[in-house]
Amino acid sequence: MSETILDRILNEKRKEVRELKFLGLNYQDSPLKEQKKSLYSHFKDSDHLEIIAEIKRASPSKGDINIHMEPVDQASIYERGGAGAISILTDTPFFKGTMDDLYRVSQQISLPVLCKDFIIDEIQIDRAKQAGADVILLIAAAMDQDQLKKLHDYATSQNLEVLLEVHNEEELVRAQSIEAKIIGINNRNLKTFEVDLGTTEHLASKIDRAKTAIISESGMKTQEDAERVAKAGVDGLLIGETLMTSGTVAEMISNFRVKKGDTLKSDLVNKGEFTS
Ligand SMILES: O=C(O)c1ccccc1NCC(=O)[C@H](O)[C@H](O)COP(=O)(O)O
Repeated sequence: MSETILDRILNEKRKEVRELKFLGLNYQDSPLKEQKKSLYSHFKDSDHLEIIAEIKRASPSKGDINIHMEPVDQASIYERGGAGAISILTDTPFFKGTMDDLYRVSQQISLPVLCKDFIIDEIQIDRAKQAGADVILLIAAAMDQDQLKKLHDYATSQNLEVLLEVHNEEELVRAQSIEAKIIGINNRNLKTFEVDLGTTEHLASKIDRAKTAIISESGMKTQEDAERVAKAGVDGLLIGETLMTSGTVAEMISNFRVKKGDTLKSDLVNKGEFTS
């Protein structure tokens, strides 16, 4: 089988982890760091889709996206524009991000901050926490089930929330078996880079919405996209490229913050427009 982009990224991460264990961690825990509102509660309590707005300089699928942006400025624009959380891609070789981006943003922004990296070892969780993360990403496809559970439990024991990312039914079952509270459904196929919002529609229907916050990740371009996944029952969207290349971020965020599916449905019922 040929090597996928995820395989290539994970090979780099194994080297990074070895180096990190050799060199040790850089950041001191900030004693003044205030407890932020939990992403889970904020996204579940809202009657609109909430937005995780991403700082994304570049990506394997698109190359350079916006490499000259200043992360703290961009995160402030997101915060003022109504985002519910900030995601920072901290991987350097493939996304041109840094842990320092995360550290600086977390010092200045009061929204929960997600460390979006390819985490395979506890030391990366310690580093993310020290740099100011409130939430970490774990990707089911990046590891076996024992390791996924171990890292999930370790992160939650450190008072971090976990966004557990899945791409298919088999990964979703794994996420459910460790009782992940926040499940990210990635619409991007990491082998072909193709984006299909049908992935969210298919997998969201298999998740218990009462106890899970569901995030649809990747490929959001228009309000129609948001409405489509809202109908599938999601609580939030993770959006990178579209916001990184927009000159009207606040307007875009407001357009994406459509009503959640159940509210949309009751509006239509009230207007006598809901069928089936
Ligand atoms: O974005 C990529 O090309 C990519 C390739 C391989 C692994 C992960 C990748 N992206 C990480 C993400 O999950 C996205 O940055 C995030 O969902 C936002 O996506 P988008 O709104 O399409 O920029």
